[in-house]
Amino acid sequence: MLLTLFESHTHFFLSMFQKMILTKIISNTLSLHKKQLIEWLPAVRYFSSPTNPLVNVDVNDKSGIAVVTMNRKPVNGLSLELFEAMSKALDDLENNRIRGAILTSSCPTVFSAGLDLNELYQPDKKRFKAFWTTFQDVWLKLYGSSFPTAAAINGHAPAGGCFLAISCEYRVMCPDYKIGLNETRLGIIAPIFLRASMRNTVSNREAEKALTLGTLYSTEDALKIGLIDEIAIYKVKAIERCENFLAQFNNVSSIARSFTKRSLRQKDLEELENCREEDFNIFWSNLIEPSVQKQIGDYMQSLKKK
Ligand SMILES: CCCCC/C=C\CCC/C=C/CC(=O)SCCNC(=O)CCNC(=O)[C@H](O)C(C)(C)COP(=O)(O)OP(=O)(O)OC[C@H]1O[C@@H](n2cnc3c(N)ncnc32)[C@H](O)[C@@H]1OP(=O)(O)O
Repeated sequence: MLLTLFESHTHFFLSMFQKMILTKIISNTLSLHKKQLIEWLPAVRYFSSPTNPLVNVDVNDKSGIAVVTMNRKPVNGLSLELFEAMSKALDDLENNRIRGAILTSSCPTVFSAGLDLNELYQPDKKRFKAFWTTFQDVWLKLYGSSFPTAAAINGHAPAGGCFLAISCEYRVMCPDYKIGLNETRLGIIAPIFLRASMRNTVSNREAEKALTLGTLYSTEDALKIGLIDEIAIYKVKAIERCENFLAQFNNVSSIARSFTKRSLRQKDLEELENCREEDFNIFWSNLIEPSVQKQIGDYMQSLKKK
């Protein structure tokens, strides 16, 4: 009660001085450690992110919601540089304690085409290690964010594209696109963190079927199995629906919400934290298998021939 009142009345106007006093009062009242409490204080300062051409962050000063737009033409292939930009953007959002984030794309018909196949084909080990580690970082930060997240899926979202969307808490997708985890069709084994996000979204049975078959679902079928939560006719509407989802948290204590989210996702996050190196090694040895390399090479050719 005290916290809810505190949050709703101080969201925009709390000065640093007031914040210090209130921190003292509340930490005494709730017997919380001061550092612990500051972590969960509502945002008092909104920001526009320094321009990064690959990821644009636009924070609405009124709602405190950030729209994070991936901007790597033509299809938002997830390269090392795009992951680095996303990782930095997620740090900025966390440090500025925004109210929520919506992930979307500037490509008109593609949310993200998944991992950039150029990173997977004939890879250099040092670069791939940096790529994979940054990919892990992005997942840990997105899946484990203290703020609520939603994805406005305004185009196709195969493989890594679907993976980013299911790392968020809510998904709104535009009609007539495809979404799913088609890794097995490329001879790729789903990593631990992919399985965790999928199991957290659809039933275990659907996750098993979807991952082993490598199915790409239409928007309508994705809704039926719960891979997405809503359909919206176009991008602006999808963002609006995501905003509505995030706005529901205005009436919920952000401390209670964050701790609850964290406790539900903690096991999955720890599972990766505890085996990051092993996760890399497994994927590296799978990736450099000549048969996997051939499959990826042929697949890249088939995409170019279209
Ligand atoms: C063992 C190690 C790895 C283990 C990883 C395992 C799991 C990790 C968790 C998630 C990871 C998943 C792995 C992946 O993400 S692999 C990537 C899989 N992606 C796909 O299968 C999608 C491929 N692309 C498409 O199906 C289509 O491009 C589309 C997204 C439906 C869009 O179609 P369209 O609008 O018609 O565009 P084009 O097909 O003409 O493409 C334009 C342009 O972009 C190139 N391109 C497309 N996708 C990729 C890509 N993923 N990476 C790099 N480049 C891509 C395509 O070749 C065209 O290039 P040109 O203009 O030069 O012809």
